[in-house]
Amino acid sequence: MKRSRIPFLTSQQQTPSFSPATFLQNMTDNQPPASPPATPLLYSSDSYTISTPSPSSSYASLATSASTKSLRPKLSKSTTIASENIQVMVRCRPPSDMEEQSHEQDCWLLIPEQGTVKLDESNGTTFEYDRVFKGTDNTEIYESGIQKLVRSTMEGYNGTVFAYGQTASGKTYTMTRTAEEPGVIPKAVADVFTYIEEEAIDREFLLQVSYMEIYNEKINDLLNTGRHSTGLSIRTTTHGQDYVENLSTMAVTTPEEVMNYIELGEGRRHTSETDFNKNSSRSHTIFQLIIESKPRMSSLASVRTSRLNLIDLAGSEKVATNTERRQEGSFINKSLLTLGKVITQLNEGAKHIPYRDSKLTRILSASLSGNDRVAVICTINPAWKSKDESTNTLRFAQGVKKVRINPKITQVAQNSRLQNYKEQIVELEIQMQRKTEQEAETKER
Ligand SMILES: Nc1ncnc2c1ncn2[C@@H]1O[C@H](COP(=O)(O)OP(=O)(O)OP(=O)(O)O)[C@@H](O)[C@H]1O
Repeated sequence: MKRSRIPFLTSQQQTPSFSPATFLQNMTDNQPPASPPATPLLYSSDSYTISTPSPSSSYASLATSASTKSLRPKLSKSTTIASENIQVMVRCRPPSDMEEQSHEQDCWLLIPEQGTVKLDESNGTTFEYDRVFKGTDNTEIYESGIQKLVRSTMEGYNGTVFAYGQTASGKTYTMTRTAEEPGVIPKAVADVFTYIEEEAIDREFLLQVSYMEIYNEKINDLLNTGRHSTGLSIRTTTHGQDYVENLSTMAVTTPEEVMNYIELGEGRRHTSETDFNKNSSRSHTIFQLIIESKPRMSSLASVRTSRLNLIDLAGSEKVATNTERRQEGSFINKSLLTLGKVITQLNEGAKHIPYRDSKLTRILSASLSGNDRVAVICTINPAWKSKDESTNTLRFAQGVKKVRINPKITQVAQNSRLQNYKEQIVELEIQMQRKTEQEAETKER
């Protein structure tokens, strides 16, 4: 078995060459991604040795084993803070070349200072949100609307960010990487590592990622192409928490590694040219960062565990001409309709919320009904011809804004992944020590 020493993620030791500016710059320079590591790593504190799995172990099976139910943390106690609203932002993208050529006036009047959007004509309804944005700048959106949420996930709160809007309104542009303008996901990844390096002086971290899509109402693992990578099921733990069975989770130690996994997943996501968008997302994707941390100096202290969900929804759309696109569109529209119903019923205080009516709402149920901090970016098109769809998006955004949530920090007493990994590492160290002693004895004889 091959061994190397790799530090556990702490502020002093983590990736010495990491700089968020260079990391994002490298992405914008369009560098080809390095391949993801052949095997996920178990990493450790200074006193432990890291072990890479044996060459015969397959990437897929290791990935799957990391997500087995036995490694699920036992919840022990949680700290609640006052309830708050979901943060809602609206973004209107600039007109496309085609829209420019048709010399249409912009349909919407956005006033960022007031957080309002209204039809650019007299007597239109005025919609009000936490923030509204125009233009191409993803940094502004990240820094003013998302960064605080991302940083609070490093402190133990669960966080969810999702982009919602009709097809070709700019959800993927806002959430994922583009060569010119890195979106919320790469910015969040860079920020997580900056936080560990600069602010989490007394804590050590274990980070893992998963990436899935919901395509035609089936859940596919985007980081694993093995036998259990498509048509995954949602199960419920004895604590009543839903989880995706057999979804792989990968341990990560650098932002580049995370981005390599994202790149891998994006390559596997279903996208196609449609009547409305040259590169339309045909599935909802959920990228998850699982964060465990504990005070550096104490092995007995409670472990904090939290997750950050970054979600790029597929866009609602009118009926497409191509049969396959039409079928995909009907699955997309149905799940978005269910999401709308869930939001309405949460606001009405309904006893039964129809989370189980779609995979998307079932996966989002923990975020919407529970203890996550949630931010939603609703994207609209500027054109008059999209006025009705944009109005629907603005109404959805108003509904979401009313939903109350109660963010909590969850502490895990024992049996966390972090603890399990450390125990495995100690066990391997002992075995290694014995083997070395035996070999030395044999040589002496
Ligand atoms: N804020 C923006 N600034 C400049 N261009 C943008 C912006 N938002 C979107 N675009 C461009 O508009 C087009 C559609 O955007 P994008 O693919 O992100 O939409 P989408 O909502 O994710 O669509 P779908 O639901 O079909 O996947 C792309 O060419 C994208 O580059």
